[in-house]
Amino acid sequence: MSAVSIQAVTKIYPGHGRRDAPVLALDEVAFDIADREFCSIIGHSGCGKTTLLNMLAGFEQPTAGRIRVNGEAVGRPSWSRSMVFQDYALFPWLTVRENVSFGLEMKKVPPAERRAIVARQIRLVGLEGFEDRYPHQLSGGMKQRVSIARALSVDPHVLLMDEPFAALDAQNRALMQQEMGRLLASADSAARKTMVLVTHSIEEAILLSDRIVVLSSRPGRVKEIVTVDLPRPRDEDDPAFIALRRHLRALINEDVSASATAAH
Ligand SMILES: Nc1ncnc2c1ncn2[C@@H]1O[C@H](COP(=O)(O)OP(=O)(O)OP(=O)(O)O)[C@@H](O)[C@H]1O
Repeated sequence: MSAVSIQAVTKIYPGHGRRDAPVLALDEVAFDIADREFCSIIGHSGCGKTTLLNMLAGFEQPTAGRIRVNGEAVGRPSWSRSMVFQDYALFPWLTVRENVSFGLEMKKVPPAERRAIVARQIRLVGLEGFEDRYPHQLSGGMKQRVSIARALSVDPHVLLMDEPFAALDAQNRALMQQEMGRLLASADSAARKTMVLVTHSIEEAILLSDRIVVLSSRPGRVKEIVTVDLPRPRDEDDPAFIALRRHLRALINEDVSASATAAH
C-alpha cells in the first residue's frame, strides 16, 4: 500500500463575483508516494503546489477526487500529517525543548518517553546545547531545525514541507539542504519518514528527492514524474545531477514559454 495516494484530484477555488472568477487550480492530479519516499513537487509559480500540500495536510478539501494517507481518507488536520512552514511557526514564549515537546504533551505522551523523544530529535537536527534558548535567540536556520524536530517528534506518517528553506539566506539554505540530505542518508529510522516537499528550487529537489513530480502551470496537472537515482549525499557537480537539472529546467521553461505565448 502506498503511504500517500492522490487520485484524480481537482481543486476549484470558487469566485466571488464577476471580477473574481472561479480558479481551476489543479486538474485531475494523480500519483502515489511510497512509504518512506522523499517526494518533491515543483512547477511554475501558481501551478498549485501549495494547494496540493494543503489538501494533503487537510487544510483544504479537494473539489473532486480522493487523497488517502496510509489507507485513510484525509479529513481534518492531524498529528499523522505534520507540516513544516517557511516562517517556522514556532511559539516565541517556549524554549527549543518546549517547542519540540509541545505536540507530545498535546498527545499526552508520558513525561519520561517525552523527554527521550525530545532529546533524540534535538540531537538529530544538531541543536544539542540550545535546548533552553527561545526562538528569538536563534538564527533562521536554527529555528527551522526546531520546526523540523517538532514536526518529526509526533511520529507522523508523513512530513509535509512548504518551501522550508526559502526564508533563509543562501549560505544557511545550502547548509540546511546538506543537513537534510545527511539526515536522509543516515540509518536513523526515526528520521526516515515519508516526506513531501514543495520547492521552487530544482537543485533542492534533486539534492533531496527520490522522485520529483513536475506540475504544469494553470491548471496544475502532472507533467512528468522524474526518479532521482543518484547516491546520497549528492554532488551538484556530478554530470548526472547536471543532466537532470537541465531536463527539469527545460520542462518548467516549456511551461513558462507556453503561458507567455498564450498571453499574447
Ligand atoms: N484561497 C484561494 N482562493 C482563490 N484562489 C486561490 C486560493 N489559493 C490559491 N489560489 C489560486 O490557485 C492557484 C494555485 O495557487 P498555489 O498557491 O497553490 O500555487 P503555487 O504553485 O504554490 O504558487 P507559488 O509557487 O507562487 O507559491 C493560483 O492561481 C492561486 O491564485
